[in-house]
Amino acid sequence: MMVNNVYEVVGLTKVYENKKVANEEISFSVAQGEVVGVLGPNGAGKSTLIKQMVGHVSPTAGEIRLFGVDVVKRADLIPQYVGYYAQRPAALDALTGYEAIYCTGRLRGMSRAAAKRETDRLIEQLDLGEVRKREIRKMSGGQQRMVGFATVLIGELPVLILDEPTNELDPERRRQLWDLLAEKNRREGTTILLVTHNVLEAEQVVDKVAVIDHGKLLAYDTVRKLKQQVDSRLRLELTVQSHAGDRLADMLASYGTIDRPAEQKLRLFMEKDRAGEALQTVLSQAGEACEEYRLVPPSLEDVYFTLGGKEGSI
Ligand SMILES: Nc1ncnc2c1ncn2[C@@H]1O[C@H](COP(=O)(O)OP(=O)(O)OP(=O)(O)O)[C@@H](O)[C@H]1O
Repeated sequence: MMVNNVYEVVGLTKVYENKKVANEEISFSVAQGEVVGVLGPNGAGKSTLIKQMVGHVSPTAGEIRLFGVDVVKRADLIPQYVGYYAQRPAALDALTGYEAIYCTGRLRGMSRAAAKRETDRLIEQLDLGEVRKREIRKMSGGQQRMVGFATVLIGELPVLILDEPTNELDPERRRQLWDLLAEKNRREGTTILLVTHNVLEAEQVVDKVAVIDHGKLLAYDTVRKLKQQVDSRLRLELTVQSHAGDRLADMLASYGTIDRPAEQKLRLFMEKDRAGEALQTVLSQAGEACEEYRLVPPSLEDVYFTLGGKEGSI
């Protein structure tokens, strides 16, 4: 085994009791100090994967090694090394913001003084002064999630695993969270694995990306390498009047792949040499139905669409 691998996942398969195959033969490893983003559509099997990696769900088949230790057999060892931020954070409802963070630090073996110092620092850094003395059950969803995030950060664990940490957060809070994760990785060499739907934001922070769909790992590579796959492409983004969405989608379908993220949004993903023609079509035929348009270079999000559309291609 390579000594610098934090996690090694081999042939991981999870079939739930209802026969749902949520993960199928997933294999990958995460090296020390890497930040890995897990991307995929709803129901792809992302949470199932990380719940097995933190010992909350037991695999049907396959192996998971953490620092070389088989944690399928020794799931009890995982919390010593891994801070886990669940989609629905554990209920510490009756504790105040301060108590939740401080107590987690103490549980992770910090001295009273160190836990206090670190709790104060996190409250300051995450702007949680307002909820320091408020019980968690009386906080807003976003505040609860930020306190949950602080409980994951305290104690300097070598590995963090986060399931959609930016859910429910406003743009400023999301920025704060991404910055903090990047800083933690840089300063402490923390290894981070996170599930996210905010592909564009994640792109700034993650080194590698695992793309999952229908329980399978479609791609696992660096952001740079994955983006090379869409280098020859461009994306045309349109804001359209709702009633015209279908008509415009039909009109543009022959130029490339259409995605309709919202009723008024259309995205056309195409080869660069088709872009001029596609734009011309919009300008000459869409009229007032197209309120806004822009051409943008491909991002990680486009990689994800391309791969998602071609299951089993990798
Ligand atoms: N406890 C369970 N019992 C049966 N099926 C389950 C269970 N948990 C999840 N599933 C199913 O397994 C599949 C994968 O679910 P999972 O939560 O891992 O997806 P996900 O990629 O995290 O989705 P999302 O982005 O919506 O959170 C889904 O079809 C889901 O309905």
